[in-house]
Amino acid sequence: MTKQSVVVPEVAVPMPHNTAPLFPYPPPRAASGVSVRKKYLQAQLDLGAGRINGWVESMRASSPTHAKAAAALAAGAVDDELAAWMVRHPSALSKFEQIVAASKGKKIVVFLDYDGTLSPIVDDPDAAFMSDTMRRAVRSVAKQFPTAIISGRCRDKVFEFVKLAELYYAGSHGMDIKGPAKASRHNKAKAKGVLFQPASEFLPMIEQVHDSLIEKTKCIPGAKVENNKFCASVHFRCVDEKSWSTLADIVKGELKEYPKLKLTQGRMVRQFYFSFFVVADMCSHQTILC
Ligand SMILES: O=P(O)(O)OC[C@H]1O[C@H](O[C@H]2O[C@H](CO)[C@@H](O)[C@H](O)[C@H]2O)[C@H](O)[C@@H](O)[C@@H]1O
Repeated sequence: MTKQSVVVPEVAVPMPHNTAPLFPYPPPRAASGVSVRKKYLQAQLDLGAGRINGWVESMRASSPTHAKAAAALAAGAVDDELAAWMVRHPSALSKFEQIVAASKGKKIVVFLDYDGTLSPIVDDPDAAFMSDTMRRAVRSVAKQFPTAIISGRCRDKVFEFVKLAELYYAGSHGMDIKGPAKASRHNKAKAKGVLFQPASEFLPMIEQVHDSLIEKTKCIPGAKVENNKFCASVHFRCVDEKSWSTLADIVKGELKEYPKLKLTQGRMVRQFYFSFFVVADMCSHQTILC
């Protein structure tokens, strides 16, 4: 372990093509034949000037507004990396019988992502509403299995969207976890809404970062800073590509001021954000500096 903040790659999960979407967003595909992941990994090792270029390159490669990506989307092109990913992660629907057979005698727990999975991706993060059809689907899943939603968003916000008290919610990239507020057959004894917030001591620091980022990004049209309670996210979906390096500079500067914080970058076609957060040791509640 080194005492340095790093950019942690988000596990970006492109939706397989062969599932019937419950919302009208095209399944994300990698931007071109170039491996976005390789470029991204190259970009994360330090925070020097070259790295800013790496970040911007990664932002650009993941953008559907980028000409190449738009062309790839229009042509339905799938690059090698995505094709390989899809072989490793086939649609659960196409493997349903195998899943049923493999789950015999085992306890199943369902973990769901929110943005881009239960809700459509939209420009305004506050307007990523979930459909009633999707809510009904999640409710029926939760009747059968303990079900959790894991998100980079603030937990309260996810609950506001989902409104199902029988679920587990993990917000702020797992820094804020709450058990179901409503009893169900999976959690009769523990329906007290058990709370797990290992990074509480860092709330004032995250608040400061959030406020400072709002101030510093004011000059960049389209930039949006979201308060996700135990993390702060900078959205660049609506920022003109010409301003991305300025924005990446701001993010880099902020990270230098707060070395205890980690940075993750939402990648692939559907995600456009940087998130500042604390990584906590789940056992000792101490901060880990990787
Ligand atoms: O872990 P998730 O539940 O997938 O959350 C990841 C981020 O999702 C949200 O941002 C993404 O969706 C927005 C609404 O569709 C979109 O405008 C943005 O460009 C996407 O990156 C959320 O706002 C972030 O805080 C989450 O970290």
